[in-house]
Amino acid sequence: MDFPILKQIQQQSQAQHPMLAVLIDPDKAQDQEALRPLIQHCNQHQVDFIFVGGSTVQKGHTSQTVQFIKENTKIPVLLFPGHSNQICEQADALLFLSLISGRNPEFLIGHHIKAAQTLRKWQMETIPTGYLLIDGGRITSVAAVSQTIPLPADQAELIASTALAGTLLGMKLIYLEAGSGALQAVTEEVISLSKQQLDVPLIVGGGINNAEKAQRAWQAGADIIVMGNSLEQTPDLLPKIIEIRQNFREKTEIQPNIY
Ligand SMILES: CC(C)=CCC/C(C)=C/CC/C(C)=C/CC/C(C)=C/COP(=O)(O)OP(=O)(O)O
Ligand SMILES: O=P(O)(O)OC[C@@H](O)CO
Ligand SMILES: [Mg+2]
Repeated sequence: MDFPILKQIQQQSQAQHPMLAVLIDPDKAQDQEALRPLIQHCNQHQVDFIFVGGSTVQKGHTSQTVQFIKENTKIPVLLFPGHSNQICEQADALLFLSLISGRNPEFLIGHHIKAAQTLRKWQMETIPTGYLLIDGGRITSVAAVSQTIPLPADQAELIASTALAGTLLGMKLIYLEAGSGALQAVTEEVISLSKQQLDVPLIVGGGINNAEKAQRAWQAGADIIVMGNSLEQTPDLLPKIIEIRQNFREKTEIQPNIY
């Protein structure tokens, strides 16, 4: 099995090129025409990835949403599933999330067993991803649906150790999640300590709803930041976020030697 999307993420991470993923929730995307402006913005500003998923998505909505997105963009579409029924063949890859901050077997291995044979049949790029829910100041859909307790945000060592254990088990990406609409995004301390201790790309999301928070997460060491609700509501936020991403990328380009 080839891993073209994972390779792309690893290469960008090694080059210290920060990436942006825009999250689209299939349940909120049933009015497909309403989705069009956000996809156009993503195309115009060269968003790196579109993630599709939600904590509570009705059967069939994932496939309809991915189909519509694929008809309107060349940006890679990654499934970010909250349940084994949120998989569909049209996507480019799937984050095979295991919720390693919690102790609910269904979200550690249960949904995976249900989806495994189908994913193999489709030859889907399936990327093993350690998913950590971190307290963001309010009870989020992920905590409610998974019936798990988030890790305390001030326990950076525990969070980094949990992530490290995930990578020692073979997970290729780590996703630090404060939960959709979190009051407090994942802190810089947690991001930077995790980044120092891990040798896999780091995804960070939840409550990143303005340019300043995006900048801080990238500065602290996030490889991919994920933005959902804020861009769904205000696609016009995107140019500023992309400008920040561009500034980071320019800093890491090789500077010509003037001597
Ligand atoms: C491996 C397969 C097929 C499924 C994995 C199932 C697991 C382990 C999921 C992890 C726990 C979970 C419920 C994740 C959901 C992640 C997600 C798509 C969040 C998006 O945000 P929402 O929580 O829907 O946000 P809103 O409340 O804003 O709608
Ligand atoms: O909707 P927001 O708060 O951006 O969070 C999305 C988040 O669940 C992705 O990790
Ligand atoms: Mg949702």
